[in-house]
Amino acid sequence: MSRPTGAWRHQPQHRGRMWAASPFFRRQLVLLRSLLPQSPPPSSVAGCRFAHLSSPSGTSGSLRAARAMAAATVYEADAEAVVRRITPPLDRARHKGQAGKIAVIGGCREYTGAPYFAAISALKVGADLSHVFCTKDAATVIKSYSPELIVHPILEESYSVRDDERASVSSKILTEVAKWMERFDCIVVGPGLGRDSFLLDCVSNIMKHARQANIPTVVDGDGLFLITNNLGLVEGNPLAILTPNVYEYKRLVQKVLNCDVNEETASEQLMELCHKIGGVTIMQKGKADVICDGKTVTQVSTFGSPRRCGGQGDILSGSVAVFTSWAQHFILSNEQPTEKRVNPTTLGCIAGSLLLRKAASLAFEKNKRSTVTTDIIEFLGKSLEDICPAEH
Ligand SMILES: NC(=O)C1=CN([C@@H]2O[C@H](COP(=O)(O)OP(=O)(O)OC[C@H]3O[C@@H](n4cnc5c(N)ncnc54)[C@H](OP(=O)(O)O)[C@@H]3O)[C@@H](O)[C@H]2O)[C@@H](O)CC1
Ligand SMILES: Nc1ncnc2c1ncn2[C@@H]1O[C@H](COP(=O)(O)OP(=O)(O)OP(=O)(O)O)[C@@H](O)[C@H]1O
Ligand SMILES: [Mg+2]
Repeated sequence: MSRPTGAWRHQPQHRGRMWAASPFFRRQLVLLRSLLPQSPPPSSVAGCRFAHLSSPSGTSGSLRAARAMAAATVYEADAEAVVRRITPPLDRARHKGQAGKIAVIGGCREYTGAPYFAAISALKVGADLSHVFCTKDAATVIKSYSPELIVHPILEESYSVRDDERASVSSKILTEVAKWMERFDCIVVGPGLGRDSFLLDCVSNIMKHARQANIPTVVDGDGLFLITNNLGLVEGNPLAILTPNVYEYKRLVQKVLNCDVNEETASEQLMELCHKIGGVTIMQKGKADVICDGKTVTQVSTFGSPRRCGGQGDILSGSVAVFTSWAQHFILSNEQPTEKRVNPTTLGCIAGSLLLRKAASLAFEKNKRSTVTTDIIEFLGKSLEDICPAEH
């Protein structure tokens, strides 16, 4: 699915006719306009709040102030419209792989649940193939959770590699992953990866390779630990998506901005963080998921569930990977002028956030206090179906 093959084209054109007369079409226009960096903020956008951005260096006077105001406005995304717009049709002519091939780089001795949650969520949202690249210890366990996943037991931790073998093992690991890399539409780095230094060195090489191959990369969990200490891995990469939780965000802010998280100036700080790292998209997870691509700040605050069981961020990272690949494909297939293109990473984050929240809400309705991550995954399908039915 890496290149637009035309499969997406039929549906948007068909939908275009349908949508022209529908309220969805108008909502969509508002949404797309609101996401465009050059658009003035529409004063009537529901749910938006203003915040004042500390001025980016290099600009001056009223222009700087105007840009700052526009940039720091937080829009509530029309997330359902985004999901509808970027989700590809279930076209009978399409072949396996066209709805997305995702890979999760994660899974070690301690953590097997996180990479499983991310990879299976990618499938449940609608990707055709989902791979996991993990350590040998984790591989059998992850395979046993699900026969749907393609599991590569190729990563190594320090304890299993002699010092004099490190260089050769590291290059072998990169060669193994590189064989597959071009086929992936998006990768997720970090769920359950662990923090072993040798393993993280190998994953750094994988990330560099993915970047050279222009593969969108969602960085989560221990992947965020890795990049926080090695910002060059994502600096200036517009296809990198960082999905920090409260604690991961705090570490990122401390490292990059050299200060503490400030709730009073939250959106300005997020924008500044994006600018300092340069080009990346950040989704700050929490009560609302706040998404910034350095140009706009958008949030999804649809209520999900009051249960905070571990693993919900992993569902999110797998879902964002699929939606980002769909958004990228949708945008490329629709031949919008480059300057009008909405960032696919932003759309992917908005859609992933909404779907997780809807699924969490349905799972909580059914399971109440006993809701766990597996229950939420079960509702990903219904949540998407409610927004964007398979048959229409
Ligand atoms: N089933 C599995 O296999 C799962 C595996 N997972 C994997 O685990 C790995 C590590 O991920 P992580 O999130 O535990 O690590 P990190 O962010 O360093 O937290 C470390 C400490 O920070 C704190 N803390 C955390 N969040 C906070 C908050 N919101 N607000 C305030 N404090 C907060 C908290 O400290 P405590 O409260 O315990 O003192 C926590 O102990 C990673 O690979 C991930 O993918 C998970 O995906 C879950 C499912
Ligand atoms: N305070 C909150 N109120 C409502 N929803 C929340 C809240 N915090 C997180 N969420 C929801 O849970 C999702 C995952 O965020 P969370 O902070 O749990 O990630 P995480 O710590 O990385 O998860 P994981 O346990 O998978 O590592 C968010 O996208 C959001 O939908
Ligand atoms: Mg996490």
